[in-house]
Amino acid sequence: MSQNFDTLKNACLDQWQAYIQHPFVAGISEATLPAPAFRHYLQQDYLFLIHFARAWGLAVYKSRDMSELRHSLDNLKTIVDTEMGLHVDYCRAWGIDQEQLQNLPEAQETLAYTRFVLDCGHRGDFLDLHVAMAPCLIGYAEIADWIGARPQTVTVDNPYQAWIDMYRDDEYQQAARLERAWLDERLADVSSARFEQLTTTFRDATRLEAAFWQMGMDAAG
Ligand SMILES: Cc1ncc(C[n+]2csc(CCO)c2C)c(N)n1
Repeated sequence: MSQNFDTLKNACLDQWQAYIQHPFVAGISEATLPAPAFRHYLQQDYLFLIHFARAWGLAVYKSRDMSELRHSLDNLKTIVDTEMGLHVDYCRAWGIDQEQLQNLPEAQETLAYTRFVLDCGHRGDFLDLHVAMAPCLIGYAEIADWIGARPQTVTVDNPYQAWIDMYRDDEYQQAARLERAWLDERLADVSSARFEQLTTTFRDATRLEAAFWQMGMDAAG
């Protein structure tokens, strides 16, 4: 049997849908998400991005050829040189200053998710690490598509418009498609025992993404 990204997703469709269509995401789409929930998410996402950059650093280390090395290094550099700065600017627009970001206590959900991804990479190989990162990389593209397709989505004066646009952006969607194509290629010839292992990793990372949204909701009280 030949597997691909969709097989992985279909093996944990309940968890995947709970992540993609989480009430936090619906709140962004419908412009009803309480601002404190989004602010808490943005703050913890600053810490998330730092550890996600480390995960790309680990991918650099786990690379087996120049193409894997180049891809991982490019992603590491993009987060460090570009995305962190954009995130800090974006936080400022929501009333969160840099000093606050630098003194944040790390929430359990952030700790659990980011260290889980790093552990998958330490214990396994380049593919294990990519499967652990896939809900982040591919999930946000699907979330943007879901928001874009919903009739309930508020497109006039939605305070979350810039966030939605960031993930609907062509460049981001193309990066997610490439990641998906890369996974399709790699998953095609793994054994069924190996595929079971990877499914567990993917399902757990997906559950941790949903818990990250829930953390934001809970912070709003
Ligand atoms: C909890 C959480 N999950 C996923 C993303 C999305 N994201 C983070 S880094 C990155 C690209 C990395 O190369 C993407 C798409 C996020 N911001 N926060």
